Amino acid sequence: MKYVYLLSGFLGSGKTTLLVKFIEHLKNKGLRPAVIMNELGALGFDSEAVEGDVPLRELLDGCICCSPAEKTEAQIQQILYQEEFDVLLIETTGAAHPVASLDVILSPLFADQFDLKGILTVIDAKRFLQRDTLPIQTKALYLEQIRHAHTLIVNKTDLINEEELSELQFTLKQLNNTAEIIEAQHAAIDFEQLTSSTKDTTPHLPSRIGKELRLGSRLDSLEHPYPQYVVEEWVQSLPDSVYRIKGYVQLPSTTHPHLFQYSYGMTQWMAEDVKVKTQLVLIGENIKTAPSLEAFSLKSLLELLYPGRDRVSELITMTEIHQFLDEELLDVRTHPRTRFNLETKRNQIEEKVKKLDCSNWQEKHFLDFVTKRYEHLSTHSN
Ligand SMILES: Nc1nc2c(ncn2[C@@H]2O[C@H](COP(=O)(O)OP(=O)(O)OP(=O)(O)O)[C@@H](O)[C@H]2O)c(=O)[nH]1
Repeated sequence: MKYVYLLSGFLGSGKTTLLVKFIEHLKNKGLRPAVIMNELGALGFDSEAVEGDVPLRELLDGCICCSPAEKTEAQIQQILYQEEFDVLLIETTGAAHPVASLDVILSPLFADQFDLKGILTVIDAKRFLQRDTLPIQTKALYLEQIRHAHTLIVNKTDLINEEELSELQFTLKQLNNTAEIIEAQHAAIDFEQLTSSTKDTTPHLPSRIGKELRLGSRLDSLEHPYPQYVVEEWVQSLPDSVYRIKGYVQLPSTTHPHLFQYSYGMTQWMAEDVKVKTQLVLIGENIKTAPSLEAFSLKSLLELLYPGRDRVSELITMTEIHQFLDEELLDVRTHPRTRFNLETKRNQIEEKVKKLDCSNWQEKHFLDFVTKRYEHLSTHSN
């Protein structure tokens, strides 16, 4: 798993200055950085700031969020498979929206190899105080970069006074009360503190930043085929704070998975002619709390099976669904935990499911799930 930091911030705020210092810090720690730089214009001036021994790819002529996704995907894939590195630093243009940048970086083809450690937004302290002079759209983008940051680096504090700095701090807290705010001159920050989560996070744990803070991503593996209508219903049920979903879904009726994309209320399906891993990347705010496709589909069945049960309507995660079904199977209220009782209970649930008004797919999907839990419990009850 490679750690990824996204460096965002307005033109001239100090992103390249931060990048150079970040690279130096990583090298001193014995870590191998790699860089993707996105510059507007056809020439990569800033890339000269990166020393020759650091793997570097440049995304020229276009902003990361509006240049062709395949091109960016190819660049990221190239760096991933051709270079050896531990941490990927991505410097976006000042014109990039953080959600769109994440969207491009986290392709379902390789999102499982990246662990997003943070979105760092660099702010030019003096220009921020003059933000009202910016055109409306530019200012809106500026504020979005601040709102979605995990860490806000208030740079160029040498150009403002104490009073202006406190005013700035106050405004930033109002815009984003979860981000850590770090003041800096020439982007000289305590990188040790910034990357401390890198040290104690094992690759299999979600990153500290992604868990606690707002904008983030999640990768869900899909273990079963899902009909298109179930995916569409799931997407409709999700909160508005889920901005993007993309990945590969196996439909029950096709040989190969379909590429599925969801963006601001619209879905798109495209047949693939190769075998790819079925998984979905979700991007949004508080994304860890959004129900997974599997949890959604099982919960729909549980609602039919146990109509009016308050507890069922509160189930969100797969862990909660497992726990609920396990308690039903074990019938904790009345029966001792024996394999015999477990089997009886399982048969009862199966009979009930078969009488429900649901599709063949739903029935099979649910019965497979019940069987899995039954097997798990029988192993653990004996
Ligand atoms: N006074 C002052 N100047 C700074 C500071 N940090 C960076 N600069 C200068 O600001 C200018 C822009 O810095 P960069 O690091 O290139 O900013 P950037 O965000 O990468 O710029 P773009 O790539 O054009 O978006 C450079 O001339 C830096 O030397 C600071 O804290 N104070």
